[in-house]
Amino acid sequence: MKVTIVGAGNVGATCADVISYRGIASEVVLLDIKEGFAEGKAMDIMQCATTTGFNTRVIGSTNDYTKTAGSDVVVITSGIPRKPGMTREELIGINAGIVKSVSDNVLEHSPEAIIVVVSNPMDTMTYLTLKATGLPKNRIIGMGGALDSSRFKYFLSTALDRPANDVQGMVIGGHGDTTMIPLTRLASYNGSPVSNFLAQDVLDKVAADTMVGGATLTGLLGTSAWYAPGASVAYLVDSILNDQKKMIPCSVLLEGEYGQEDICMGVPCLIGKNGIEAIVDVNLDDKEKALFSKSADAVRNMNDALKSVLA
Ligand SMILES: NC(=O)C1=CN([C@@H]2O[C@H](COP(=O)(O)OP(=O)(O)OC[C@H]3O[C@@H](n4cnc5c(N)ncnc54)[C@H](O)[C@@H]3O)[C@@H](O)[C@H]2O)C=CC1
Ligand SMILES: O=C([O-])CC(=O)C(=O)O
Repeated sequence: MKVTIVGAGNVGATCADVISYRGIASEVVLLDIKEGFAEGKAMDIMQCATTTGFNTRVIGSTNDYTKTAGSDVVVITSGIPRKPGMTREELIGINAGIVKSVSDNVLEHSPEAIIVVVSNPMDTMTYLTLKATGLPKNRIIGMGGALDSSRFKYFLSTALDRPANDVQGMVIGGHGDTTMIPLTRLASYNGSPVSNFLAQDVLDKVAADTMVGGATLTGLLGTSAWYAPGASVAYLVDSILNDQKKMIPCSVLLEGEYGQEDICMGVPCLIGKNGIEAIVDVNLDDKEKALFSKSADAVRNMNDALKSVLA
C-alpha cells in the first residue's frame, strides 16, 4: 500500500516516521516544495530501518508529483503552522491556496486516493478540498478529532493518575480553541464513567485544557506540535489501509447528521478501506447539542472566507 504525504515539515515527516516504524504501509512518498528537503527527511527516516527494524520504503520528492502516482492515501500537511498567540483560523489566507493547488496535483496522479486533510484551519481546509475536488464525502477526511481525543485522554489520565490506555473518550465539533467539544459525560475509565472518580471542577479543567491543548504546546514550542499530530494521522491511515473500521472522530461533510448541512466538522466515524464508512450517532444530550450547534456557527463563519478561493 502506498501513502503520499504532501508537506515534509514537522507533522508530515513525523507521520512518515510513525507509518514506516509501525509498518503501516509498504511505500511512503514525502513531497515538499523546498528543494531537497523531502529527500533529506526520507533518507534520514530510511537510515532507521536497520536499527528499528522496518521494511517500508520511504522516498522524497521536490514537487514532482509523478512519484506520488497510484497512492492509496494522500495526507495533506503542507502549509504554515501557527506561532504563539495566533489562532488556527488566522492561517486560512495562506493555507487555502496551498491546499487547493496540492489537492488538484495529487488527484491528477492518484485519482482513486483517499485524502486526509491536516493543514489548518482543518475543518475549513477539509470543506475546501471537498468542494474543490468534487470527490464523494467518504474520500475526504479531516484529521483533528483523533488528536484532540488523545489529548483529552492524556489530561483525563493525568487527573486520574492512571494510564492513558485505560481511558476512553472523544472530542467532537470543530478543531479550534473554542469550537472543540470534549464529551466528558461519555468518557470512561475502563468502562466506568470518569465522573465516578473525578469531581466536576476537575472535569471542567480537563475539558478546558483539552480545548487549548494545541495553543498550550504552541506557546511552549514556538510553533505548533508534531509528535501527537503525526502519530494521530498514522493511526487514522492505519485504520484506512488495514480496513480496521475503528471509530475515530473525523471532520466529514454533514448532510443532516448532528442537525447540520453543508459543513465539515468532527463527528465519530467508522474508518475503513473506503475512508469514512459511516457516521455514528452518539445521542448527544441537549447541552451537547447546543455546543455542537454553536461550534457549527463558528466553522460556517470561517468557511465563508473561502468564497474567493472557490470562485
Ligand atoms: N489538524 C491537526 O490536528 C493539525 C494540523 N496542523 C497543521 O498542519 C500544517 C503543517 O504543520 P507543520 O508540519 O508543523 O508545519 P511545517 O512548517 O513544519 O511544515 C509544512 C511544510 O509544508 C511545505 N509546503 C508549503 N507549501 C507547500 C506546497 N505548495 N507543496 C508542498 N509542500 C508545501 C513547507 O515547505 C513545509 O516543509 C499546519 O497548517 C498546521 O497548523 C498541525 C498539527 C495538528
Ligand atoms: O495547534 C495548532 O495550531 C496545531 C494543531 O492543530 C494542533 O496541535 O492541534
